[in-house]
Amino acid sequence: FSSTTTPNATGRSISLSSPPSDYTQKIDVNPPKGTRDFPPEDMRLRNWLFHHFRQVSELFGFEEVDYPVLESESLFIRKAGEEIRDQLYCFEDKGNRRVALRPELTPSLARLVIQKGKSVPLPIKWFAIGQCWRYERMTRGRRREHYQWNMDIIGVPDVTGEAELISSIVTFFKRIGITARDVGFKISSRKVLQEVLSLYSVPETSFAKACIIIDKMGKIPMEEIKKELKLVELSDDAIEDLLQVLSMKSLTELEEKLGDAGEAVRELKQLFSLAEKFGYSEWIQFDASVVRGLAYYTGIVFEGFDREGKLRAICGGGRYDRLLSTFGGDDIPACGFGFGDAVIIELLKERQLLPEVPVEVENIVCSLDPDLQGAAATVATLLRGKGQCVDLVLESKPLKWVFKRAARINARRLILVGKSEWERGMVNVKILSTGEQNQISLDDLH
Ligand SMILES: CC(=O)Nc1cnc2ccccc2c1
Repeated sequence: FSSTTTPNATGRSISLSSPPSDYTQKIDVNPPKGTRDFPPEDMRLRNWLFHHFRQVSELFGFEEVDYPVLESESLFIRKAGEEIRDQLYCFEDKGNRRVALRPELTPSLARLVIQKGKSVPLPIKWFAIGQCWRYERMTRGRRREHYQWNMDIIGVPDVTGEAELISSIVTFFKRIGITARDVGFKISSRKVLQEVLSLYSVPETSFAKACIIIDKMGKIPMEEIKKELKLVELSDDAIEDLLQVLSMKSLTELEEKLGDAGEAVRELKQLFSLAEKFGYSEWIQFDASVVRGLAYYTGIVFEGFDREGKLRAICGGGRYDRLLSTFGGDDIPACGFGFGDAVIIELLKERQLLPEVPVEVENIVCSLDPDLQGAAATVATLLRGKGQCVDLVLESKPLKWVFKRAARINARRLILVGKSEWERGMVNVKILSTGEQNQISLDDLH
């Protein structure tokens, strides 16, 4: 088809041509509902965040792992009434298999640990940064995907595991300028709930369901909470006792209620003592109302919160000693946390701590003369061979255009290949910040 080109308002030449014959309809250029694109400026911020996730994980001696974003649906089918279950992004594939986009990473970790079996010595310390999915009615306009940083320790039964994990998150916060005045951790244990319910004859299966219901405290009315607890066979007395314990904010109070013989109080005391040794006591507080919304937690649970109380939980985690055995694996203790990529960015915005992550290219190389396009390529390759970043101008553009691009990409130097200099084996080098200009021989260019 014939085409003519005319510069339009943006100065960009467009081809005025009849659309190709297979032109059907203009596609929707937005990503699917609830998902995001990462154009360069957003991708730089994401890379900055993930760089800190990775640096802290390596500082703590954790190894990076990953799993397919697509898993068998059965990995996530739990009958405890979790929100993550209602919102499973699942479907039947063309092989009639029930599959799901992972809503979290921990089940995949459990699957891989079992798969590896005895070939991987304990303790396992793995971390992952993976995209997780949920399918919820867009009525709530919430995102359907986010990236989660996970760190997990498999094979350590003591609360030293949880203490180490909390230390890694504190380390992360400090690295990005968040202090104990901005953020804290609410810490409790599901063994508190277990020890209260053990005073009443409550079926074993009610425990996980009761945790999921209690996690909704503050999100739905108390009447609804009590009603749902009755539905999972908790007596009125058990419910009253439970709600009284859940309002406790001090270990002393809890000890008065449960005594100091139980695991719950002992483990929490040990964790607070370890926090002292790690140097993050000012970051943590006991809060019996924390249970977290995942069914598989069995012991210590914790969540990072913003002290201004404006944002949802920043991160959360805990001990899940039964998950591997429920998947048919050995009875191996485990603990871990998940840290989403959304709330932390909101927090950094709130605290004016968002980093400036500029695009940076050392050199922009160009020739104003079409015959020297090859020479410019030679110069670019020479510099790149020395580890220098080069934005090579790929068409002969007016100098004004080159300066504009150089400014946009923050180039430090403009290398201009001119005819007369090139014949003498020289190029023009301009330091863009100072305007200083020199002719340099190729051999001296570095
Ligand atoms: C604040 C936010 O984006 N939350 C979020 C977004 N997407 C998810 C996807 C799966 C599971 C949890 C998710 C949580």
